[in-house]
Amino acid sequence: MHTPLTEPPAEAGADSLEDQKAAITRLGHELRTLVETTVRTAASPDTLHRVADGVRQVTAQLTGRRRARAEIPEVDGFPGGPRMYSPVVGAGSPLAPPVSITPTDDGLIGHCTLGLAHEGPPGYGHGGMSAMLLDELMGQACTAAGTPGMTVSLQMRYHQPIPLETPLRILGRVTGTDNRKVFVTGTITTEADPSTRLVSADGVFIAPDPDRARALFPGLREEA
Ligand SMILES: CCCCCCCCCCCCCC(=O)SCCNC(=O)CCNC(=O)[C@H](O)C(C)(C)COP(=O)(O)OP(=O)(O)OC[C@H]1O[C@@H](n2cnc3c(N)ncnc32)[C@H](O)[C@@H]1OP(=O)(O)O
Repeated sequence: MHTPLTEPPAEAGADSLEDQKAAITRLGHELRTLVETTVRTAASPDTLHRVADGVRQVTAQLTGRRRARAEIPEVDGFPGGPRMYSPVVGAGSPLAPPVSITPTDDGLIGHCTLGLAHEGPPGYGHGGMSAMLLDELMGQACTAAGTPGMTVSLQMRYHQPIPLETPLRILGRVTGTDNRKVFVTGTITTEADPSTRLVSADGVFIAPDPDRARALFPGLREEA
């Protein structure tokens, strides 16, 4: 029988926060490997049952302290910094490819490789996954441009299927603003052929006014 984890200290220092992030990142990596291996395996039912029992026991070790729904974790940089548990960029999320992002002269560029866990048509990426990648990159482009906003409209165009197990490049770029509205474009290409658009999108993001932001995100720290 495993002992549940004890609660982390209420006020973690900078060092322990870094330790926490490193541990979250390591667990995220192992979980992603587990997820990808799970969707590829041809193991027998006996093996699958045995592994399911083992995973249940492992999960039981993580129930010591649960985060409340609207709580923003101490390790999380919302709204401007890295999100540890984002399903797109989060190093700690088993759902995330994860995408790594670098700034460019006029926007952001994301890099990732999708695996079989993100499959839509056999051998290709799920269309919802493409929308998620672009939504995140375009949203982060708003933040990088100094106008953080939430998606109110995302118009997707699927030109060609996205290959799995192939390094991808995702671009997000702000094209204009109108008061609290931010207009953004995005594209997905392969790293090998950045001039051929596989998927493109146009989006409108809205910066919620401060009262609305406080109501939507009660866990938002005042300085944010
Ligand atoms: C601290 C802030 C943090 C921000 C979040 C960072 C997240 C980063 C992470 C990124 C993660 C990835 C991203 C995600 O996953 S974001 C998650 C997915 N998106 C949502 O859940 C958003 C849901 N929508 C809302 O909550 C509200 O609409 C918000 C709060 C956004 C605005 O409600 P608010 O009450 O404040 O605004 P308003 O209604 O007065 O409208 C204002 C203006 O906007 C115009 N308008 C409205 N809709 C549309 C439309 N469809 N096309 C064109 N225009 C539209 C409207 O006509 C008006 O224009 P005007 O009449 O003034 O000319």
